[in-house]
Amino acid sequence: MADDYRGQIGRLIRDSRQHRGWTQSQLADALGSSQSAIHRIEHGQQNLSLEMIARIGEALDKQIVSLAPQGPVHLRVSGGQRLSGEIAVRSSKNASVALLCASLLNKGKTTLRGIARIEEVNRIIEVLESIGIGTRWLGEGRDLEITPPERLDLDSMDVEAARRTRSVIMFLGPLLHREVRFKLPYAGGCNLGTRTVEPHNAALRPFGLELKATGGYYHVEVDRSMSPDRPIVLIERGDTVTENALMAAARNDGVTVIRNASSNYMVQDLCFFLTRLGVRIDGVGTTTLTVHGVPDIDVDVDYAPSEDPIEAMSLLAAAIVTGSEITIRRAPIEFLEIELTLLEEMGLDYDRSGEYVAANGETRLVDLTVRPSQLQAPHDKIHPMPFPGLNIDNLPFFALIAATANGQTMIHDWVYENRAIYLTELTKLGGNVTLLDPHRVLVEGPTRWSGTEIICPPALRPAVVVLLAMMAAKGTSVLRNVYVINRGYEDLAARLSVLGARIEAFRDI
Ligand SMILES: CC(=O)N[C@H]1[C@@H](OP(=O)(O)OP(=O)(O)OC[C@H]2O[C@@H](n3ccc(=O)[nH]c3=O)[C@H](O)[C@@H]2O)O[C@H](CO)[C@@H](O)[C@@H]1O
Ligand SMILES: C=C(OP(=O)(O)O)C(=O)O
Repeated sequence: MADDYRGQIGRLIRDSRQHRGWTQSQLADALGSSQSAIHRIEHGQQNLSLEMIARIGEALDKQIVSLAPQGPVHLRVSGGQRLSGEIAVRSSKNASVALLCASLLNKGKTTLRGIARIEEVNRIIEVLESIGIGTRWLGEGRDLEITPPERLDLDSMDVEAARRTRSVIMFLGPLLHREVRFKLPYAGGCNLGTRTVEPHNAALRPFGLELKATGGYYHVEVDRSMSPDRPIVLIERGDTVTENALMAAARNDGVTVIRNASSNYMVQDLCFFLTRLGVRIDGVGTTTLTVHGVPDIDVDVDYAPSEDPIEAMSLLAAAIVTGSEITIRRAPIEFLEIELTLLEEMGLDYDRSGEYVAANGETRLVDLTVRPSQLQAPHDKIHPMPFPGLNIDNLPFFALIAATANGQTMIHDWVYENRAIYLTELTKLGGNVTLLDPHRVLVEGPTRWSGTEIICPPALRPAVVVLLAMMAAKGTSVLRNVYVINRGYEDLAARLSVLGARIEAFRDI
């Protein structure tokens, strides 16, 4: 825990220093200290006295620790800056949370390398710790070690943390092997309209799981005598439901076939991880997964999830909307091919490097250099499909990109009842976005963006879209309450600032 606080304060100091445009040596000079001490402080490797924190705050002209630390964080954006330089994509929220849940399958120690330092991960860690699982950040705070106890204490679950994520639903698959009766709080996450738990219920029923949702909890009972006697056919090709079925199958004594499985990036990462746990899976990357379960898993495992295609797409959109040339390193190309093909058709000028392999030894990465381009609206509407279609979480970025292009683009989110509506927030910044119905928006470009103040929409990707438009908008904008962005992106504002964006985080005092 102390490691975590030191790491958080270190990152705050680093962000404030970078925002001031200082090097570590300049800050060291101002404090009469050394560059190596600042390096240690910023990496959470140094105990700091309150006096020292106050002195650093004075030197950087920035309040590092506020008396109201629980208050919401806001961003102030001075728009119209061109970006330049290189940025590396970090690991994904969606694989990170799946792997954290999958660690529940393992009696041994699980080490997850380079896991995303984001709020969604923090919530799941809080839940894991509350039920007795040991977690510890290693080294520079990028790797997480997870040590399970002999018995879980599910009655002590941190309900508040659990309710803030949707990912906790992925406890179902692993827990059905450990408990015969338990309850989980209703899952939260982005406010995107109804997202039912029924596909999970149906996929896990053949493993003996019966789920009833009442009084704010999913009440679960497990009949251990049951196991699937024919292939599990998913009605929807959902990501988390596929992951739940995979995790249930991983410790099922026998072979389980899952049909209509998602083959999306987070599912593939989970498959690679389960393989390291000794579970053979045939068909990874396809819609039929054959899982050779192992009833008892006790392995000290080390795994590094791959880079986030949605973050890569967000950075592409950042470059496009600000008319910049940047290089996006470590982009998982398999999960961006449709998006890039569409962008090429719209006129994007970009280069891609040769392929290399991610730390998981499997995912193919490239570096993408994006150059300022005058885009044209695509001929047809843009709509998502399960992988290998255009990723639903990338769709909002196409609304922003369409707003920079000449002509009209229809964006059709047929999946979520309540996500397209948030794209109309772009009108406050000068965008021409018309909501045709809850699923379709018509975007007319190009746009002359102008800055304003907006409260973050309660949905991660639309919130980032608004932030990126603010970066393109002349003048100063304020984006209020950015928890939703921090739920899925690591240090996004600070990392964009390194590329030349002017974004400052602040809190109400
Ligand atoms: C933690 C995590 O990994 N979250 C991702 C996961 O959420 P998750 O797996 O929870 O997605 P949901 O189960 O909510 O599915 C999203 C929506 O798609 C609908 N649906 C899904 C598949 C299908 O073939 N037909 C269909 O209609 C569902 O009814 C639901 O309304 O997948 C979503 C869709 O890719 C992504 O937006 C989320 O970022
Ligand atoms: C919808 C998303 O996430 P979640 O499933 O965590 O709500 C997202 O990542 O955009």
